[in-house]
Amino acid sequence: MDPRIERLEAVIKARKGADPSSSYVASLFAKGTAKIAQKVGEEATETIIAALHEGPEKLTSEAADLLFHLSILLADAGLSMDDVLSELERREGVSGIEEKASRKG
Ligand SMILES: N=c1c2ncn([C@@H]3O[C@H](COP(=O)(O)OP(=O)(O)OP(=O)(O)O)[C@@H](O)[C@H]3O)c2ncn1[C@@H]1O[C@H](COP(=O)(O)O)[C@@H](O)[C@H]1O
Repeated sequence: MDPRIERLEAVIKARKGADPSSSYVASLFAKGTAKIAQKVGEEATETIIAALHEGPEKLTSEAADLLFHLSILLADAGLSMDDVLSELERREGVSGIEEKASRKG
């Protein structure tokens, strides 16, 4: 795992139950899953707009906001980027077409 992701996830975990008035992450945890999910949606939309109209610098910034908020959403559910990477690893060597078929059951 990239150490930068590990450090971010450690900070996010440490903010669970912290004082919401002194921490943005703690304030999001306090507002609950629906608010965190809403932020992920907003940041995804801003990432799309940046990709289509605003250039690579803005896209990098918005993608960082998206990954940051996604990390909080995962932590809120007791999951981590490691879980997501394991899922991607599981898909390695499986074609996209096969993967789609396996999801349909
Ligand atoms: N990487 C980030 C990071 N990226 C973005 N943001 C904040 O995410 C917020 C979302 O941006 P918006 O423009 O949507 O903000 P907004 O309009 O105030 O949001 P809402 O009113 O909709 O909630 C802003 O307040 C940003 O400052 C971040 N806040 C914190 N971090 C990391 O998280 C760590 C812990 O932060 P605290 O919990 O605040 O100590 C920090 O040290 C950083 O490493």
